[in-house]
Amino acid sequence: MSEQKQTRAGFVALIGEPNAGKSTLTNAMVGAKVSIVTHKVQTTRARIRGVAMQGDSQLVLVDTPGLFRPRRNLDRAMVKAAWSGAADADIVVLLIEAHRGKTDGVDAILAALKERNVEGQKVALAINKIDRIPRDRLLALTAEMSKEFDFAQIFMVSAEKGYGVDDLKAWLAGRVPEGPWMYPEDQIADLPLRMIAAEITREKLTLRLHQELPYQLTVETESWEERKDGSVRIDQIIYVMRDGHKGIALGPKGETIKAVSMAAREELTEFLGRKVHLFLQIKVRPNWLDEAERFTEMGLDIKDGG
Ligand SMILES: Nc1nc2c(ncn2[C@@H]2O[C@H](COP(=O)(O)OP(=O)(O)OP(=O)(O)O)[C@@H](O)[C@H]2O)c(=O)[nH]1
Repeated sequence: MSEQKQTRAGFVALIGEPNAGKSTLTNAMVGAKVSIVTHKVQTTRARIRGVAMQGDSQLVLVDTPGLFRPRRNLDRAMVKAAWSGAADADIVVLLIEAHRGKTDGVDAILAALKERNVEGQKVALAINKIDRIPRDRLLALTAEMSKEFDFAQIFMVSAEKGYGVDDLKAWLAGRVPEGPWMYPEDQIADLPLRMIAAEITREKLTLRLHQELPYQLTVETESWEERKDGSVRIDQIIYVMRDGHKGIALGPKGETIKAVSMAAREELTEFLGRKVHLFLQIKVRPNWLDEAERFTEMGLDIKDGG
């Protein structure tokens, strides 16, 4: 027998209606406030909300925004992307709200899971906000839900109070496939902040560029330097698909990128509670989608979304 520990790692997609508690659950599992609890407009790509460690397992929690209400073509592409994000994940956790029960939205998700032949073995149900209803109603809801879908497991949790979260986490940890961790241990602490910082800049760009190209760019935090004076220097690269997009992202006389940088810096300063020096660079990387790691491929169908 090998002396080496067998590590496990996998993607866990959290799906559920808006407000179900995905951010709160992520925070509870990761153990630090990493995912921003927002009620903002949903963006396209599967986002990594956080990385949770449990024993020798690494759980990469991904979000599949845009699961709902396709209105226009773009939105339809988003929904499609969101579903492929869920289907690509190693495990799906469907989060529902105890006090709202089996809503139309939940029905729609169940129908979509069936339609896409997502096997029950891959899907766990987490009934969240159990602090809000009495136990007998909870049992009725559990029965109702298991009649509808063959869940691998059902958990009753309160993401906010922390009830049941450890059980869910331990179960997930045993379920993700054997394999090397996707993130080195020493990077994990730092990673969510880098991701959040990238997400903030991407959001500012998206707001600024409206329909022009937000679906075709990605932001990466290149370096994160804590300075002696308590401030932090953050360098980020905005990757665009084509040369022409570079000009759009820069804007006339660099106005767009300047405004984006200011808005992102302001939010980062507020979020981190200290002074931030933000440096943005735009680079063209035509194949960023192909080159990207497995996680960046999840959730975006660029052909439909662009
Ligand atoms: N009572 C109670 N409230 C909760 C619980 N978990 C989350 N909430 C609340 O539900 C609201 C929505 O939680 P979020 O974590 O933002 O939900 P979300 O699914 O990430 O929302 P979107 O990102 O908008 O889809 C917040 O006000 C939370 O405080 C819980 O276990 N009990």
